[in-house]
Amino acid sequence: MICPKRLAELININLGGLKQKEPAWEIGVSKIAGRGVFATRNIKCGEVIFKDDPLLIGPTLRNETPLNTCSVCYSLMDPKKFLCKNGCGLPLCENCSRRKQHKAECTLFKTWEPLEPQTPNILVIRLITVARAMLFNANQKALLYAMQANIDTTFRNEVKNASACFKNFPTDKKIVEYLHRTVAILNTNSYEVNSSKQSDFPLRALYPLAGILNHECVPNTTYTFDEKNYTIILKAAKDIKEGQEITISYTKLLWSNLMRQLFLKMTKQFSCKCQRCSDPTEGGALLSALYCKSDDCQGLVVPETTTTLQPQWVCLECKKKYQHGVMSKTQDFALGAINAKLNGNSVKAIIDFINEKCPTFVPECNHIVVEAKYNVISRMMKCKEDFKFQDYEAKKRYCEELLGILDKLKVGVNAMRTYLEQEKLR
Ligand SMILES: C[S@@+](CC[C@H](N)C(=O)[O-])C[C@H]1O[C@@H](n2cnc3c(N)ncnc32)[C@H](O)[C@@H]1O
Repeated sequence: MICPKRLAELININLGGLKQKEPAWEIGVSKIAGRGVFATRNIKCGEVIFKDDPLLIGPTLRNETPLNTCSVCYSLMDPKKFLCKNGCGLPLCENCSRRKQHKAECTLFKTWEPLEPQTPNILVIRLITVARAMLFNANQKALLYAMQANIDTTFRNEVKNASACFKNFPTDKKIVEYLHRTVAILNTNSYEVNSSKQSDFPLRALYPLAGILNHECVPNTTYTFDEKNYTIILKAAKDIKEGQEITISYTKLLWSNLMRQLFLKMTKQFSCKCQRCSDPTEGGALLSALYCKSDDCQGLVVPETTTTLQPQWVCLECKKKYQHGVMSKTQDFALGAINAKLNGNSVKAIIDFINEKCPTFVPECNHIVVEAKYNVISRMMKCKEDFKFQDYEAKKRYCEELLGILDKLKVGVNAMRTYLEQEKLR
């Protein structure tokens, strides 16, 4: 692994105009893992710590995302005719057809000879994010290689599967290895950002400096993205002392202990051992809690420990123990029932379900209910339903409940808190 000093030099080149005269951060060796970012002075809550531009950005493309999205500006296009006329197989809007970026990418893909350039192919279009690294200069390549690359059993599939869609895909070992490593680096470090032209079109973005931040389930920072050029803006969510490691959360803050552990293990290949993870009640937020199954007990059951992904559960009231399999069935039932309601129903119907039906099978502090409430808050802003006074009252109550959870978790002043405080008053 490249040392912190060399990594900082490469990052500074990439920062360009965003480089600060006296940065409040430096890169060092972390007690959490590998390298990390540290405060060079006391940082006040709310201060911008740094801004960072993506080294690499491009479509994530899951099965449900629309393929008729321009590969350069990510705007939605006519669903009938949207592929580049020059036969590279990439979706392209009229405006971007003259851009230098596309010309270079079009030439690259055409030398690889897509087998069916006039048929939209998710594997070909998804490959553009990785292929962009082929067009890097020497400093950019060195910076890319300085980033951590987690190796698992699947990271080679993306390039391998896409390569079968071209007649003349590179076979040179060095090039193929470079592409595979780029996928591993993206999997390890990238952030998900929504296209500013289409809110449900996710992009994967690799930020060299923000990519060095290690994870804590209660991080000391919060981040937002500048919609114009996808610059990430990192702010302190609490006061940070000189020398302290600066951290972010790789998971959603409202996920339960087990849910976060599962996600971190599967996507980032580590088990978190932070303070929140070792407290089964998560500061009293009880995001994992399910009802005790004993007839005469009204207690809540939580996983005893999350160092294992299949923990024993215990009732906080009667102390009865449960095998993980028993509680995970209850949890899966709640997840299935609530997700089914969230899909395709009106917001009003969801509010009724949360208020009346959910308490009969899952405690209101459980993270699935909490996330459903968050979903209602954000949907009410966007949809055109005719809401009544009691619907707005429910939304206000949900905002207050969620703010109470953020207090218990002691997450400080983050983007979610600011959003909920605004929505509470709307
Ligand atoms: C985005 S990188 C973070 C920067 C990395 N430490 C480096 O030296 O480049 C993510 C990787 O760092 C490690 N990591 C981050 N936070 C961690 C934590 N809380 N516990 C254990 N490993 C962690 C894991 O290997 C994870 O896959």
